[in-house]
Amino acid sequence: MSKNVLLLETVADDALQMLKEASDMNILTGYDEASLQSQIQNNRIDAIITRGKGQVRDSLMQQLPELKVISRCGVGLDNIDVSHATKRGIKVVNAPNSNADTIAEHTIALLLMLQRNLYNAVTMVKENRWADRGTYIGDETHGKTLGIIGMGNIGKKVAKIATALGMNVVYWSSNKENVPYTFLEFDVLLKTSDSISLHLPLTSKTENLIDVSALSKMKPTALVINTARGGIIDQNELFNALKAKKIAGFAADVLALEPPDKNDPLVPLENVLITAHLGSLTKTTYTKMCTMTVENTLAILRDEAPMANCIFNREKLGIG
Ligand SMILES: O=C(O)C(=O)COP(=O)(O)O
Repeated sequence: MSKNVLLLETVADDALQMLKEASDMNILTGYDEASLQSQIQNNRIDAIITRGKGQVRDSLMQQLPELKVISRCGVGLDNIDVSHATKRGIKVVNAPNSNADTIAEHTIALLLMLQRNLYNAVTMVKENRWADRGTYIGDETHGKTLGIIGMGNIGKKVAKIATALGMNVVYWSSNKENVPYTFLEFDVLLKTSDSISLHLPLTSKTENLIDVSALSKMKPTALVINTARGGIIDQNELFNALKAKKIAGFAADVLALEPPDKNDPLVPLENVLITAHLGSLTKTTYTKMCTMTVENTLAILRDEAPMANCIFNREKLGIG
């Protein structure tokens, strides 16, 4: 009997093609609430494939008694209730390490743009204001201290590039890692870093980790970079700190609310630079994240072996 795979969001063309070519699979799409409800009511669902927006909460899982696997084309699992999926014996699959290089590149690009004031400098030329070039002189990263919060796959890549730029890398992580960088206590890192870059998942432990107290410990010249998840920072307090110049600048690819409210006061600040959650959205990485995920989903549905480490809740499910 064919298996039904429900897509909550679009996936890369190559990944969709793989699904289309799988003669033992039916593709169903539930890109909006109405179509999702209709698919659920009319079909048995064996697998869900989503990216970062599709919410897979327990209320959805309880309507899908045959669901065997929830797959995330990407890494972050904050849109999936992993704990309830595990309780229900559902495998949660992601694409570990698939986007570390491209997100590390994006992080360093944001850091350089902010540090060198390039985002303002480029606009200045487009506005025919060459003569204003002294206004946006910025500073170099060489010789500065970069504090990395979260030394996982992405943190390690950022550290490597930053080292090549001549930065002094220090880090804080929930576990000390076997890396050639100095581990600092959280507060010490906040106090000593010239720029601080976040590389943590969003969980109940990391939500609002960068709160008013953390912000108050940073240098007035500090730059904060966030390519992880918006919810790790208390955005109101961040706005207050930036507006009052208690820290110098903020560059991010993520916000607590995406897209932001059109009146969000953070976005237009002069010392703020934001891209629209496209850190992993390069042609190569988008395709890799999606094809890897589809391949593993198909393997699981066919009772074949998926790639090692792709089942996030493997240990909790007791499957080694
Ligand atoms: O893999 C992740 O966690 C990402 O943030 C990638 O971006 P996405 O959420 O898929 O748009």
